[in-house]
Amino acid sequence: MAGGTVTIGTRGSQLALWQANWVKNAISGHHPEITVELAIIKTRGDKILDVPLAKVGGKGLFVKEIEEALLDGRIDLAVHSMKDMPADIPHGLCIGAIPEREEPRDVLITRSGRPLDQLKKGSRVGTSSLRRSAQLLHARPDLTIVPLRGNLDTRLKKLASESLDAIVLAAAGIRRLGLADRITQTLDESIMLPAVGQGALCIETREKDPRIASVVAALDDLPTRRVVMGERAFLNRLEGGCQVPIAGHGHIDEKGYTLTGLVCDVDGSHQIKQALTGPEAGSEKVGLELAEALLAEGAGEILERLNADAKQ
Ligand SMILES: NCc1[nH]cc(CCC(=O)O)c1CC(=O)O
Repeated sequence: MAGGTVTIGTRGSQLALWQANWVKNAISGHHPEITVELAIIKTRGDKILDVPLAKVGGKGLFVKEIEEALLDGRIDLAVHSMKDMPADIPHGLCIGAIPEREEPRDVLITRSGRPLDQLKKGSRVGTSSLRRSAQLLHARPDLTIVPLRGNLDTRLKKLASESLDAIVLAAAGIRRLGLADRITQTLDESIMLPAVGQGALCIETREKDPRIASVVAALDDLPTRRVVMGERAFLNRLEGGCQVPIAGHGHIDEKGYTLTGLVCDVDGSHQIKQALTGPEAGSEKVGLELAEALLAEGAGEILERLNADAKQ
């Protein structure tokens, strides 16, 4: 590999910069002759901070401006949280690499130090994620859900300043920023099924850029790619356009690829959840079939109801 410069596009949040620097160091480790630079790009999701994301609507709130820079050639690759990636990638771009995944589960951080099942009746739990609030309410209908946005630091501060009893965050972000000591409880996926792609990174590249394709190839982790692409195939089949409480989490073991998927009413009253196993090389087919199975169980009606409410 000849030298030259590779420019990584990233958001400017602490977590985004951590992730972009991780990719930068990984590339430098494999290709010491390359100069790697970061270019910080502000996205719409960074500018609209006071509105719940479900209300802002629109897909790719945290990725669109970065994808434009990639298409324009202002950057050579982009690093995103896989969870923030819409199901469809713009024409001309592709997922160049998916590095090994961090812990995919969600964590609970409580002020009292009590775990979820010991929180006092009516406790105030901060989250703006419909997926998290729906599953919290399914387990504990007595809880009060309080909207909570902003980057990780802001959310941790709001635990005290907004007199919340608990907040729910992705383990991956907390761990990457060295804040794992704040975690009260890692939520088992039987209670809180993670978001599709949670904990994984997405290295997005131009489709016709063999130089960059070979630079990022060494960062790709095949088991993670299979697991995550299965989850995304599931989401892709279900997504009706707006933010909905959909969760999906896959893993590979000696039986092959098992994907668990869930669609839930926002108030947690009605939850459809199933798991499906297939060959690990066919994870996307498993994802598609699991989506069909949930639709056959009535997931389509839940999603339609949510879309109708969102339009009002
Ligand atoms: N929606 C913001 C976002 N995008 C990715 C992560 C966490 C890290 C990850 O899933 O890789 C977070 C923060 C959170 O949900 O707590």
